[in-house]
Amino acid sequence: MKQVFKEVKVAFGLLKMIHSLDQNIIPIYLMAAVMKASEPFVTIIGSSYIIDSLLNEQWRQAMVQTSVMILTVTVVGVLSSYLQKILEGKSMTINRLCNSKILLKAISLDYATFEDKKNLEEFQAADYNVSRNGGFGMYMLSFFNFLTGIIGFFVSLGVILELCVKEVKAEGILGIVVSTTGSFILVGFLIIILIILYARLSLSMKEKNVKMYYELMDVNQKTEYLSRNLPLDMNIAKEIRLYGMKDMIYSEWKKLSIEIYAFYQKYWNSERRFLVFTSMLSDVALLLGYLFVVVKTYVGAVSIGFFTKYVGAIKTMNSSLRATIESLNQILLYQSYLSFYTTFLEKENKLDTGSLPVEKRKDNEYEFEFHNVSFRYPGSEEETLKNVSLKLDLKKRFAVVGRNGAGKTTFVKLLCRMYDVTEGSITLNGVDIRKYDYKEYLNLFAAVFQDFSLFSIPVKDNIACNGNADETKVWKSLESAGIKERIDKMPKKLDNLLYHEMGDGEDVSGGEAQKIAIARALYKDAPFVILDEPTAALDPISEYEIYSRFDGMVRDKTSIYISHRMSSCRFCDDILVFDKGMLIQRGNHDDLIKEHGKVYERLWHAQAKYYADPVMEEEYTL
Ligand SMILES: Nc1ncnc2c1ncn2[C@@H]1O[C@H](COP(=O)(O)OP(=O)(O)OP(=O)(O)O)[C@@H](O)[C@H]1O
Repeated sequence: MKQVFKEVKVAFGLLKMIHSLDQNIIPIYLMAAVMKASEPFVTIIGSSYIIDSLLNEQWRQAMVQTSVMILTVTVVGVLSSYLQKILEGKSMTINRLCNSKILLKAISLDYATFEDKKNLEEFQAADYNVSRNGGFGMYMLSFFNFLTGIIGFFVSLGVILELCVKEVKAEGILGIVVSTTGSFILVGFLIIILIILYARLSLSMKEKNVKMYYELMDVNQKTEYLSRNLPLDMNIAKEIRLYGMKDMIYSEWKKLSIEIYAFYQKYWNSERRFLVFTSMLSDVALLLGYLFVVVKTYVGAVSIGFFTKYVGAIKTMNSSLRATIESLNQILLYQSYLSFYTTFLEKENKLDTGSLPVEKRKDNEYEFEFHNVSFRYPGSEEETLKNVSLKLDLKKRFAVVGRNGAGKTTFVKLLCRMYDVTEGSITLNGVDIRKYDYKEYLNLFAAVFQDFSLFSIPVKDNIACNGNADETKVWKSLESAGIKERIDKMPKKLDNLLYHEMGDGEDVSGGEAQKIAIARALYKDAPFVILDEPTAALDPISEYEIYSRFDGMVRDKTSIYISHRMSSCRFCDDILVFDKGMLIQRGNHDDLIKEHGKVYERLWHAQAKYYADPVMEEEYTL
């Protein structure tokens, strides 16, 4: 019973959501169901009157009745088809709107959400069930079939009950069968048996369906990766060809597709058994029903014309009952699929909880401080940052250096609140950053990470990121990043698409892409700028040019540079040296280089041979 309440609650929730997206859809479904359900009764009832008129040789009356019946059938049929066509379009719109909700949710969730495989699976299941597994369209169709079935069932039941009360005197067992009480008991018994059998069969099919869906989820995900993601990703395409991975990928795909086929084979076999069994059941029920009408006609309780009406009603009642129960199970099935969707939409952001506005300061007086900060990545056992305490003084140029995996990127990700600290706190002007409004807080930073992304959208939107680019400012940013000429040569210049996913765009090299990403950071004009080794693909001269231009442009801001080229960081006022997640040294180049045997000196000397040429060294020193 608790489960029934739960399912009814879920159904109300889903219908409420559908209603909020389109106020007309549920009333139209109701009208369409009434139309569709009444279609067979027009013929059943109409024919019974026509047959009786013909038997009584009332030709004129038969003609009128036939014309009325045909007209009614036509009107009901046309209306029914018209409404169903409207619903097809509306269902597509509902699916589209629901899809857009998933997209919006997915791109506004916390940065780290999809690092957790469970969240990723939930997203994929939500997306799959709305966009490819029938979604709300199929859910509503099941409701439509349920309504049509239930209306059909009750109307035919009414007709059959009318037959039950048609009583004539008869002897013996026949007398009991045709009596009102006998008829009620017989019909009631038949209906209850049918409900139980149809429900049991249909429920077991639904359970099999759900089980198969869950079992297939993992296999489907892997197949999707192999057949959709792999061939389209240009980076992966390179490796596949260079390392001759075609056969390995194909054999993996084949293994998975055989697994999927075996699943379906099992499902189809049980579906076939289900269909054969329910058809047989349905035929037996019809036979018993027809026998009942034959007996009633035989004893003279009904006319020959009305024999057809009751036979039709029995047939409709049987099929309506079957359709009602099957569609009810379909509703439950789609409800369980759509629960992925509702669960995903209910996901909450853990980072977006603060409400304090970030003070907008023209003087860029924003001061950050780390207080005993430790951090562990979700699902990771080890701490990536350990007990880091430091103050980032106003408007200074910081460099963060250290070996691979030292925790440099993690440090800036915590600063930008891509993650929250595990222990300790970070403050901005003395206030814990978790208290600030998240969007306002993010506006303080313009960062270019090692793994930055550009999108297959026009150049200007890649720079402005808001669909409302200030073109003069875009050109200026491109110029400062040293990529203006390249964009100027593109056929549509700022309107030129990048890459090809969204149309016929232009490819750019790794270094050019980095310059565009840097232009984006400059365009944002945020008080705090971070370059996390975005220049790795640039040649040293270009890196030098960009760093010097960048530095010139951000002098009134606080800036953080991460680079493995030690010379690129030499110009910074303050150098933070990380090792194994700890801040182990801090100071300017001249002081740090004097700390003999320590990490900074070792890193510097490891690269010093590259700067042996005094001209180069001078050139690299800003
Ligand atoms: N999302 C993540 N989940 C779990 N561990 C991570 C994640 N990102 C980074 N790490 C681990 O945290 C450690 C520090 O990584 P981080 O990227 O901060 O180092 P880094 O100093 O920037 O290194 P590099 O110079 O190679 O870029 C590494 O051991 C890395 O494997």
